[in-house]
Parts: sequence; structure tokens; C-alpha cells
Amino acid sequence: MEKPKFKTVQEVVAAGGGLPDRYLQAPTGDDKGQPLNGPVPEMDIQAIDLSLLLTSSEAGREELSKLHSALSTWGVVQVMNHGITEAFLDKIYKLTKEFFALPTEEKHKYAREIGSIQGYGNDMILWDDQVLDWIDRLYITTYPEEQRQLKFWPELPVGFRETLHEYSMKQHLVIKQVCKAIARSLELEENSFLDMCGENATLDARFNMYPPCPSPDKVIGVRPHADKSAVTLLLPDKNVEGLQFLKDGKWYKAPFVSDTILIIVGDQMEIMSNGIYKSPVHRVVTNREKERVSVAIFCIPGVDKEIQPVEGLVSDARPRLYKPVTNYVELLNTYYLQGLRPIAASLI
Ligand SMILES: O=C(O)CCC(=O)C(=O)O
Ligand SMILES: [Fe+2]
Repeated sequence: MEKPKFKTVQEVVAAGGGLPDRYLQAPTGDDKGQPLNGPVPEMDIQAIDLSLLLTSSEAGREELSKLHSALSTWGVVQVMNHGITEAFLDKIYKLTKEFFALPTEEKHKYAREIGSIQGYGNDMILWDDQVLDWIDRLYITTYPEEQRQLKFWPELPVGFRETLHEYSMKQHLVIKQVCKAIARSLELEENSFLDMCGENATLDARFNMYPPCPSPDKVIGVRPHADKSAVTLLLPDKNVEGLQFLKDGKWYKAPFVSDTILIIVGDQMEIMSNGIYKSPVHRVVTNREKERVSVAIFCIPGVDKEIQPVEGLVSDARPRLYKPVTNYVELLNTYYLQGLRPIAASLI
């Protein structure tokens, strides 16, 4: 398979010679006094106890109402008591750092192929004057097992493959619980969203690396976007901030509470929930001194599944806001790289 010719950000940095123009963002003038690397307030979201969400106790009902409030306000929530130990999350973080620290030739064994999203690389380059994000990544479909393409699963660092396998099994359980809890928070039958996403829904892992950047005022780590998933589970870097969410035209930084996972509403959950929970626009800013890593797991509905507002959330008072979509992810790249939101394709 042909591989695209590209330089990752790590290679650009290692080559020296300054910052190439193609990473420079055009000044937009619409930053409302919040320049890319300026201070931003922190989001006020609380951590929610996932182990209580599916119980029918009083405490469970309280957690569900906290979930409803966080998702309808921010579209994002932190969960604790998710059943994955801190030691295991630390191992994921450590292996991610170790992978990106490998020699270039080793990482290129897993390089993305033309026309494929999976593998190691940088932004897909679709046109000549495309401005690039300051990020390298490794993208791998991890679940269900029969959809894995092991040629993209790094053999080094030692233990990466086994740990990713274990992590995807654990994440699958968390996603199921989260989707059930989200349905319950909307007073729906708990399998409503899982059934619509189908048995063939996939989990895609995206390992992100943001090297230190000489001009954090002019360069972006990940441009503003909402996720294409139904839901995303995110492990942001524990030590280096950078992730920000947009609310009412202002950027807020994501809090970090140790041992929690961030759950982000994706576009396809926005559609299924008939817009009650909206997929939040978020971005990542760069850091002059420190590298940053994060690991996102996207839960993507089966490619043949029709995604649309679930019946229980459509009424005369709340008419259907979205048309059914299938294989939403296909729409994404062209819209995203032009700075457009693919959800516009589904709005009625
Ligand atoms: O690096 C992060 O914290 C977020 C990355 C992100 O938004 C994504 O991978 O979709
Ligand atoms: Fe994202």
C-alpha cells in the first residue's frame, strides 16, 4: 500500500530550521480577547460517580441529574469510579509517551496509508495551502476484535499491544455503561442508544502527541472541532493543560482531576438525543516548553446503521431537528478540514 509523504511535527522539530509557514494560523480577529495562548477560565464541572449511575438508589438518581445538567450545559463530564485503576491509566500514559519517543524509522513502520485514517502520522493533507495542526498521532481501531488491522498495532514499546487490547476491553464496558446512563438521564429505555449504534459499533483509539511549540500564539494543536463519535472517552495529559471547550463564544479550559475520564458528547449523540445534548466544540492549544500527550477513544456507530433522533425525544413540543445519517464519519474529513461542522449536513 502506498504511504503518503509527510513529515510529522516531531520530525519538523528535530530538523531545526524554524517554524514552517504552513503551521501558522491566519489571524481571525474573532478571538474576543482570548488569544490562542492567553489565560482562560476553568470549566465548572463536577466529577460524577459512574458506579452509582446505573443503580436505582436515591444516590443514583442524584448522579443522573448531575449527568443531565453537565451534558446539557457543557456536553462534557468527568467520571470517577469507572472501574479502571489509576495504575492502569498511568501505564497507558507511559506507553503513549514511549511510543512517540521511539526512533522515526520505528514509528514509520506503522505509518498511515493513502486513503486510510488508521496508522501513525500527521494531519491528512488534502490541499496545498492547508494550514496544519501541531500534532502527531497514532490512530487504531481496537474493537470489535475482528475489525483490527494488526499491522498498525506497534510491537514497540514492549507491552503496547497487550495493554491496548486490555484497555479496549475495559473501555468497551465503560462506553456501554455511559451510553446506558445517558439514556436513563433522558428517561429513555437504557439500551436506546446502544441499539441504534448497533452490535458492529467500533472503538477507535487516537493517541495524540503535541511537541513543544516555539509559537503557541500562532499555532494550534487541534483546531476547533466537535467529535464525530457517539461518545468519546478522553484521557487528557495529567501534567500539561491545553484542552479547551467553547461555550457561548468563550473558551474554558478542561479541569483535570486525577483518576477520572472525560466523557465528551459526539455529533452522533447530539443527533440521537435530538439536540438535547450538544457535541461541544473544543480545541487544543500548544505549549512552548512541554510536550503533551492524550488518548481519545471514539465510539463510532456501525457503518450501516441509521442514526437519527430516538422516538422518545421527538414530540410536538420538540420536533425532530436532524435527518437520519448513515456512515457519518465519511462526511467528516472534507467538512472538518475546511473548518466546517459536519453536523450541518444532518440538520433539518
Ligand atoms: O488532546 C486532547 O486533549 C483532545 C484531543 C481531541 O480533541 C481529539 O482527539 O478529538
Ligand atoms: Fe476532539
